[in-house]
Amino acid sequence: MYPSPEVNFAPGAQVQGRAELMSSVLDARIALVGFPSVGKSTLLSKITKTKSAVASYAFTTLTAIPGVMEYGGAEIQILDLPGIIEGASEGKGRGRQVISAAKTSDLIMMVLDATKKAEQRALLEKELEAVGIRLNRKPPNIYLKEKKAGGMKINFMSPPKNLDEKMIYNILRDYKMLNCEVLVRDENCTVDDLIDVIMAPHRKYIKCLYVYNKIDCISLSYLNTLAREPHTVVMSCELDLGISAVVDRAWEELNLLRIYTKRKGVAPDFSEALIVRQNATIEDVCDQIHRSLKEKFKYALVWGASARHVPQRVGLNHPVADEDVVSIVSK
Ligand SMILES: Nc1nc2c(ncn2[C@@H]2O[C@H](COP(=O)(O)OP(=O)(O)OP(=O)(O)O)[C@@H](O)[C@H]2O)c(=O)[nH]1
Ligand SMILES: [K+]
Ligand SMILES: [Mg+2]
Repeated sequence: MYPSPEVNFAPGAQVQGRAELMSSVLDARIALVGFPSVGKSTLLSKITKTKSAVASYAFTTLTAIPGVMEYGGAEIQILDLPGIIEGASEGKGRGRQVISAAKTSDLIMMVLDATKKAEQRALLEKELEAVGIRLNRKPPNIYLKEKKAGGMKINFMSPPKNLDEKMIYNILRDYKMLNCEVLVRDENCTVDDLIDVIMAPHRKYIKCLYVYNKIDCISLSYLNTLAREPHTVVMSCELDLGISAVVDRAWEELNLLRIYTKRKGVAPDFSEALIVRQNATIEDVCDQIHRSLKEKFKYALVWGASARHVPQRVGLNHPVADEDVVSIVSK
């Protein structure tokens, strides 16, 4: 789905948006984000065939270096990004462009130096938050619809703990949403949640895997503490330790499904998988095969985890599961 762009961070250079990057052959994109010299480029060189310069000084990497990681028949782009620093979201060290490139990814691998202070993680998260990235979170459970007229209609499922009607009214007015319908569905919603919903086109909800590198330099007890944190993996690129576990975990987080196709009377083709996203249906599988296949679609036969019995005869809206075998029968 993505070509491999050499994203240029020279002053004035434009970072391509996701839309422009779609349409090629890769199935997903992972961005390596972190402070300088945490080992992002070292990791890229380990998990792809691309070599990105590695050195002990900060800002060795100055442009986004794309590599391709092959996994279970899928091709995943790994984007090695320049290191970012505190204040990056305000433009320090061209950080805004770097973070914006991360915004186009399906998964952020936040590479952290296990020998550095624990605060580094929160500092980085703050920089990503500031450009509208929300890590490991779902969009707030607030329904908001703009109207042409009729003023504001504010409703709650149950009384919110952190919001009241007056606050909501004031915020909507500040954002010039004078005619709209609001339904707060979750009592724990905050002012920030409401603003995220108002700003929805500028918010990006991305999964994040925290990758602590350089565990060769820390104590075993601290390593155990780090490894127990949620969404966290630990590794040492230097000692080649834990790299394959990092890759496995990244694959799991991407939640991509491998679908094998089968022609009538022929054994399934396990040499090439179609890669679709989580919650994909037979319709998405058809679209991956050919744009107009849907129009000729009669039914599909499915073998695998998504089938109640094998083969199960299903329609376009049947949700598929990882490693299903699908046979499309057309009119
Ligand atoms: N001790 C130790 N050093 C490592 C490890 N991985 C990488 N390094 C060293 O850390 C330094 C920085 O590595 P890079 O891969 O250049 O780091 P980077 O994050 O790409 O840095 P920038 O591009 O400057 O942001 C190099 O000297 C690496 O050899 C590791 O697991 N353990
Ligand atoms: K470096
Ligand atoms: Mg680098």
